[in-house]
Formats: sequence, structure tokens, C-alpha cells
Amino acid sequence: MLRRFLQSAGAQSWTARNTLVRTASNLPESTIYGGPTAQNPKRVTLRHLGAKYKRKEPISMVTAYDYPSAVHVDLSGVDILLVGDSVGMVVHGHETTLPVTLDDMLLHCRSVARGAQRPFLIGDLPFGSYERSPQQAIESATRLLKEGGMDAVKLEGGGPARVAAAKAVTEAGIAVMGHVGLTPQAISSLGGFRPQGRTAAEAIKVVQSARALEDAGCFAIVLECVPPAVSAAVTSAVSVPTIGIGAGPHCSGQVLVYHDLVGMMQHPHWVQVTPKFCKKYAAVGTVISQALVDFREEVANGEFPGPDHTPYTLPEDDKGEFAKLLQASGFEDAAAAVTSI
Ligand SMILES: Nc1nc(=O)c2c([nH]1)NC[C@@H]1CN(c3ccc(C(=O)N[C@@H](CCC(=O)O)C(=O)O)cc3)CN21
Ligand SMILES: CC(C)C(=O)C(=O)O
Ligand SMILES: [Mg+2]
Repeated sequence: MLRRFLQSAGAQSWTARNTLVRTASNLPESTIYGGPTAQNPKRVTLRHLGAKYKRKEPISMVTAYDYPSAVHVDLSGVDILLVGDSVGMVVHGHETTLPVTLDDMLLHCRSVARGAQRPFLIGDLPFGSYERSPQQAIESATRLLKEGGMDAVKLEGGGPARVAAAKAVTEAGIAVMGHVGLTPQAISSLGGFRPQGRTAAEAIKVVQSARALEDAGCFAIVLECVPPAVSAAVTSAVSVPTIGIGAGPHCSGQVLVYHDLVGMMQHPHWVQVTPKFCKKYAAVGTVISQALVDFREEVANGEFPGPDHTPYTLPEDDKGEFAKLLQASGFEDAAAAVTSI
């Protein structure tokens, strides 16, 4: 596997790397996951996820799109890292996920794969990369593993064509996560980011789609924006883990978008985009904004950089020599500037 090769080329143990990251970033011990044990693997695989599901332990999943966020997710001990096509909205500023291309996804997947060694890595197949035919789905999924360093792929929808795509990709030897309920790539036909399964007739369709995806070989299924009664029914009706987002507590696991959960965006535009089911576990956006304002003010008033952030020196002898050379070259003011400090 590409990731395994890259890791052995890196020749660093998990503990060594963990210590290195913690030391380099001044992270307190409490923010770091405890490290590998029997039930706490060095690297999460499908087998670990299946075992967790059998033990009825909730599975955690978070998105990440770049190297630094991937490192943080890795250190947190979260089971699954999803490189979501939500990247188009949270990172690229689009209104929907539709503009995201397979090449966009590959760039983000590669960055994430460099930063996250521990979680199981899933890449979203973006809009337009798998709908045309099962062959297209296999080709796109293959690229996410081969070039993007992912462990598995996710695709949206539970209609016959999507089920056929999921089956073809699974049969090509690639693990597939399904995704039903609100499928954001279908915004054109759904008419908005609307919750799904809100009538009995709609709710039974969600269950049937999930069952069809399970039959097609999906190893897990995302349930997005459905009432808790619907996710409870799906979770009971299928024998693979369900991962909920805006789907209440009766799922086998939960997923949130990284930027939502860390409270990254405090800008008014973002407040509209952050769905109401998101819980903010921090207010990172406020911290970032304050840091930037502090920097601007310190540059404006000359406080930055002080001696602590001015590390490079010219030996006194060279300083004198430098001033002389400047003078000899006709730079009198520059020579005075050198001798004045
Ligand atoms: N930042 C972010 N977080 C997400 O969870 C997320 C994304 N972006 N982008 C991709 C999809 C889109 N998601 C969304 C986006 C908006 C709503 C939302 O606001 N829904 C409203 C109804 C809006 C309508 O009717 O048009 C709601 O009341 O639930 C829900 C899910 C979930 N995903
Ligand atoms: C919200 C999750 C499930 C997703 O598909 C994404 O982040 O793109
Ligand atoms: Mg997605």
C-alpha cells in the first residue's frame, strides 16, 4: 500500500512522531490520544471498524482537507477521517459541493494522507466523477486510492444507478461507504439542503436505499439530515455501521465537518452556511481573528518584531566592515543606518 510504503520511508514510530508533534506544537498531553493498545490501534482498518461496530461502540468520523487539520485529527484518535467534497464549501467558498472536481479532491487527499497515519481515510467521490457508468466510478475510485492515498471512497445516493456503481467499485476491490438522506450533490433536484425522510413514504425509501447499498457491499452508510426515527430504523435494518450527521443519536457513529466542530468560521456569511445540527466544541475562529488583529496592531505600533523575534546577528567586526563598505560604495545613509543600531 502506498501509505504504508510512505510511512516506512519516513521511518518514524508512532510514539516518536506523536512526541515530536506534541513537542513542536506545545500541545498539552490531554489533547493527545493515548497511543496504540490492543483495542486502540496504531492504524484503523476496516477490521477495527467492524469490531467496534460489533461491540456497539460508537464510531467517530471527522472531515479534514489539508495537512495541518489531518495532523490534528490523527492525534485526536478519531476513527475515520473523511476528505469530504464539503471542501468546496468550507475551504473554497462555493455555495454548493457541485464545482468540486476529482483533481481538487486528489490534491486534498494527498495533503491529508501526508498528515494522518492513524485514522481510516475515506475520500468523497465528487459530483460528476461516478454517475456516468460503473466504469467511470471504478476509474475515479481507483484514482482516490492510487493517487490520493485513501483507504476507501464514499459516494452519494441510493437509487439503482448509484447502487450499481457502489457494487462495481466494491467488486473492483475498493471499500465503499454509502450516503443517503440529504445528499448535497443532488441539490439541483432536491431544491436545497433540505432534511429528508420526513414523511412515512420518504422514510421507507431511505431504509430501502440503505439496504440496497448494504447489499451492494458498502461497509458503512452515512445518514444525513433525517429524523431520529428514520436513522433508528436504518440502523436496525442494516448490518453495517450507520454514521449520522444531523440524524440524531440512534446511529452507529457520528460525523461532523472539521470547520464546524472547531468553530472556525465566525464570519456572518459562514453563520448562514453552518447547519444547525453542528455542535461547536471550540471557537477557533475567534482565536484566529484576535491573533490577526493583534498582529496588525503590533506591526502598526512597532511592537513586532521585538528582540525575541529578531534572531539573526552580524558580528560587531563585520558590522563595522559592512558600514565601511557601504560608505565606500556611496551609500552614506545606509552606512549610518547600520551604525545606529
Ligand atoms: N460547513 C458545512 N457543514 C456541513 O455539515 C455540510 C457542508 N458544509 N456542506 C456540505 C453538506 C451540506 N450540508 C448542509 C448544509 C445546510 C443545511 C441546512 O442549513 N439545512 C436547513 C434547511 C435549508 C433549506 O431548506 O434550504 C435546515 O433547516 O436543516 C443542512 C446540511 C451538510 N454538509
Ligand atoms: C458531511 C459529510 C458526510 C460529507 O459528505 C462531506 O463532508 O462532504
Ligand atoms: Mg460529501
